[in-house]
Order: sequence, then structure tokens, then C-alpha cells
Amino acid sequence: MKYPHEASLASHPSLPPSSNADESRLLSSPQLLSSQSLLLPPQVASPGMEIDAAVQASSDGRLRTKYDNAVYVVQRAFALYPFEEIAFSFNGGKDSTVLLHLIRAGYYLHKTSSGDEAQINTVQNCPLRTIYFETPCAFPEINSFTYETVSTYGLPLETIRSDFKSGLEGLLKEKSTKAIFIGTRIGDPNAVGQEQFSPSSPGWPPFMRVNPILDWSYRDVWSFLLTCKVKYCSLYDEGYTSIGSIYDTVPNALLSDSSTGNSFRPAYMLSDGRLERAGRAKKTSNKTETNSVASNGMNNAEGEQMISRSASVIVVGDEILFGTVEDKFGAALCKKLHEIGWRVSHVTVVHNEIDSVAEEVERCKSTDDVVFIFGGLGPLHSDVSLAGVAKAFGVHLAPDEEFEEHLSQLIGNSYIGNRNEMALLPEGITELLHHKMLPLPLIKCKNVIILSATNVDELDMEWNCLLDTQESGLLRTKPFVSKHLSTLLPDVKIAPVVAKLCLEFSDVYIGSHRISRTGPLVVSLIGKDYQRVEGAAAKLSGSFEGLFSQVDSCK
Ligand SMILES: Cc1cc2nc3c(=O)[nH]c(=O)nc-3n(C[C@H](O)[C@H](O)[C@H](O)COP(=O)(O)O)c2cc1C
Ligand SMILES: Nc1ncnc2c1ncn2[C@@H]1O[C@H](COP(=O)(O)OP(=O)(O)OP(=O)(O)O)[C@@H](O)[C@H]1O
Ligand SMILES: [Mg+2]
Repeated sequence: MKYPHEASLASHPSLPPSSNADESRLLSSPQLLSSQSLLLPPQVASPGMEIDAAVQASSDGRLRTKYDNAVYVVQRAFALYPFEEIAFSFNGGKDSTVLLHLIRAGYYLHKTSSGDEAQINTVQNCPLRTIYFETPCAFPEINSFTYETVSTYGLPLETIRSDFKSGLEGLLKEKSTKAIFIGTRIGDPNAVGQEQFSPSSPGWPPFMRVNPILDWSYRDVWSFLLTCKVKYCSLYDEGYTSIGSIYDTVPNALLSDSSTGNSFRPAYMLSDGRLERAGRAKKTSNKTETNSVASNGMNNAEGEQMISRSASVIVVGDEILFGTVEDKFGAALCKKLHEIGWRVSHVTVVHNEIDSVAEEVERCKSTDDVVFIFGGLGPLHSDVSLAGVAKAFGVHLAPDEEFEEHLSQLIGNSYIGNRNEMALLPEGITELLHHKMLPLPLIKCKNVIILSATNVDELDMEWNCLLDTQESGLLRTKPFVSKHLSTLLPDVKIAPVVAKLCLEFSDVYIGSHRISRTGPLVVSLIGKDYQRVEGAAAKLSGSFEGLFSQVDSCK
């Protein structure tokens, strides 16, 4: 077991800089108390209120809201069911660790809600029945963390050594169990159709599944664990982001530390939580072999890198569609994305109309990893980009205090219009991307990034800031390799050979264009695997001995 060490905390983007130095909270953490038992008497270990205090003291408003809702669900469960008929399904994973501390805090609040001083002073650690389905294929680190944690918090453990369904049947026969707390989150394969209180599925023994963290994101989980400074299983510091069995779980290749070659960064460094299960892969032998070897001979890390991510670009501008201004952003961004190994699925120019923006965002947001929008940002009637994004996600625009603060610092009193209007951002889906070079943070709504550049130089600056900011989600992937061959042969002559080549080299993009009607034809071969691109180029020129020559650029 490990503590999230100081350096890790300092580098966590969602933490306020002061959170490391908060000694009073460090001292009230039961984990630190247990490791400092020589310094402090054990009875100081608090029964859950330190969790509440840590979250309430945090400057992360989103975390506080998620926490309040989750703890409310926990308290409702304690109010609805007899305490001895509730169980907590704990397996040492990060989600169930979050749940453990929410239950402790919820129990404390439930017990003290009457405001009775005597109650407040006597409330103990939450003695909730805890069930763990132990299997021989669990990671030893998970097993030891589970056992140590239940012991630290005095939880009565019932270890079940059979599958979930028959284990639960046996449990319910033995002890009346009306509700079970589970750490399921939206995005887990089994979360589909579930709500915070969901009866068990047909065919399963009857009980209420209580899911207090159903709406928590990967990032919320890590914000909570780091803010509360609680222990979590050490595997998460070794690149594991979601833990199943030793046979199907490896560290997440997206956290591979390229500078050291074979070590991994901690789980909380994963910027795109949607990929937390990327480490749930088939493994060929034991745990030390961190990356699986797929049938194509690539290991997991290489495979991840070979998959290019895709982006789309939406330029909002009536002037471009009227032909009075030429769009330079689309082309510039395509080049930049190509340089980091990303594919651009399309560049679209739309009118300055909410519906036009909304329709395009709606189309791109679910098919591309990131969507970029240029233009339509500001206080003018034609600045509709944010309203369009809000409409595409089905949310309202609402005042964003943090953004308003930045705006007022930037434009001060010189702005005479309604400043609030510029600080209206899509509610609940907006993240501000900060960078010391940016006069104003960039706005990111889920996977849509709104760029504020007004020319290509400003775009260069914003792009560099985005690459430097983990939350942008712009991970560098393996760069493309290109080869350009030129020939004076007519199209009809090479067409059948190129068509066959496309089938044989389906992982290589093969395209062609002419610089002029009578000039040479340039065939471009672009891919991520150097050998394959070389192979395709050799095959093409070999088919027309001496009639193709290599060119450096496709222009
Ligand atoms: C306490 C408990 C209750 C469960 N109840 C149900 C259920 O009602 N219906 C169901 O299909 N699966 C149920 N499951 C199985 C889970 O849906 C899921 O398979 C399990 O949590 C493993 O998740 P993982 O594949 O992400 O490791 C339950 C699991 C546990 C631990
Ligand atoms: N072996 C188990 N014993 C008890 N509860 C379990 C077990 N496996 C899963 N659960 C319950 O199902 C929940 C969801 O499991 P899941 O694997 O998605 O999350 P986790 O294990 O907490 O974290 P991670 O996603 O990092 O593995 C757990 O939080 C826990 O409540
Ligand atoms: Mg798990």
C-alpha cells in the first residue's frame, strides 16, 4: 500500500496548490494516524468526518457536488433499510475505495444529523457488513489491500469464495440482506440501465443495488481519493487504471513512460477516463509481462500507438461562406494534427447560426476523439458557437464564475457591454483549460475544444498550450510516415495496380493528385508502420520499372 506522495499530489491537475500543505487534514487522516500511532493515540482516528471536512474544504466545486449527492444516497439507504440488512460490496478497487469513504462519511452524517451532542461524541467507525468475493485469480496486492483496509476501519468482513450470483444466493439465505452498496459507475459495462437505487436483475436473488457513485467520472474518483488523501491499492501507482483478474488486466499502455521504457505513470495521470479499461486485455502469461502480444505481432503499447486518433474541425464563419475571407485555420490545424499522428475526419465551415453549429457538433462529437471549433466566440449577435455546443449536448448556458473572473481580469472596466453574457458557458460539461501563456483559459466541453485564435500565429500559441495541457486530451500518437512517388504515366495505366495495392496494404493510405493537367501524377503513401509504407512504395515502383521517382514533398 502506498500514500499518494507529495509530488504526485502536486502534479494532479484538479488539486489546489495548497492541498499538499494542509497539515491539519493530514493529521486527521486515519491512515496517517495508524502509521503514526506512536505519536497520536488511536482513539483520535475519526469515524468519517475527516472525509467530509476534506471535501468541504476543497476548492473543487464539481467534487463537492458529486460528493454531496453520493453521501445523500448513502444516508437515504441508511434511513430506508435496517442497518444490519445492508451490506457493502468491497473488492479493494478504486471505485469501491471511494465508496468505502463515502459510506463512512454518510454514516457519520446519518448518526449525527439529529444534532445531539452526545451522539456526535460517541459515533464510532461504521461497522457495516462487508462482502468480498475472493477468487484465486485476484491480484495479491488487491487481496492484501482489501484485508488491511477492512481491518483499519473495523469492518466485519464476509469473504465469499464463489461466483457473484451463487455467492449472493448463499448470502441472502444465511442473512436477510435488503440492500447492497456497489461501486458501479456509468461507463462500466454493467451500469447500463441502472440508477442510484436499482433492484437486482431478474434471475438474481432479490436485493436493492445502491450505486452512490453511478454518475462519477474517472476524474471525479481520483479527485476524491487525492483530495481526501486516503490509501488506495498500490497497483494504481503502477499504471493499472481498472482492475479485473490477473489473467485479463495489464497496466494501461496509455500510461507507459516512454522515457524509462518499461515503467508506468500512476492511474490518476490518465487524462481520458473513457480509456480506463484499456488495460483490461488478454494476457499471455504472468503479471510481470505487462503488454499482451496480439496476433499481428504487436504488443499492447505499440498497438495503442499505431491506432491514430481522429479529430474534426468546425469553422464558424459567414464571411468564409460568402467568399470574402479565406479559411486558413482548417489547413493549419490539419497539419498540426497530422504531426502528432492524428487523422482528421473532416473540416467543415458552417454559418453563424446556433442550429448549424449544433448539428455539426452533434455529428462530430460521437465519432471523433476531439472536435475543434473556430470562430463565433464573443459578445456579438453572431457569436453563437457556445450556444450551438450547449444545444448539441442538450444543456443550458449558465454563468461560469471562474471564467467571469478571468474575463474581468483581462478586460477590466474597459468593457461597457453586458460582461456576464460572455461568461455564459454550457452548464455541467465545461472545463477550463489553463496555461500560463494563455491570456484567457480555453473552453472545453466534453470532447469539444473551442479555440479563440483570430489568426494562424495565435493558433500556433494555443496549439502549443493544448499540447502542454493534459486535460486537452491531445495525446501524441505514433507519427505518420509518408512517401510520395511521382510519374508521368496516365491514370488509367496505374489505376488497376493501385487498386490491388490498396487491398494488400489496407493499413496504408494510398492517394494521388495532379499538380497540373499535363504535369506528373503524385501518389502519396501514408501510414504508421514504416516497413509497410516502404513495402507498398517498393511494390508500386517495382510494377512500373523506372517510371516512378521519389519526391520529397507532395506539393
Ligand atoms: C454485490 C453484487 C451484485 C450484483 N448484482 C448484479 C445484478 O443484479 N445483475 C447483474 O447482471 N450483475 C450483477 N452483478 C455483477 C456485476 O454486474 C459485474 O459483473 C461485476 O461487478 C464485475 O464487474 P467487472 O467486470 O467490471 O469487474 C453484481 C455484482 C456484485 C458484486
Ligand atoms: N470481487 C468483488 N468482491 C466484492 N465486490 C466486488 C467485486 N468485484 C466487483 N465488486 C463490486 O463491483 C463494483 C464495480 O467493480 P469495478 O471493477 O468496476 O470497480 P472497482 O473494482 O472498484 O475499481 P476498478 O474499476 O479500478 O477495478 C466494485 O466497486 C464493488 O462494489
Ligand atoms: Mg475492479
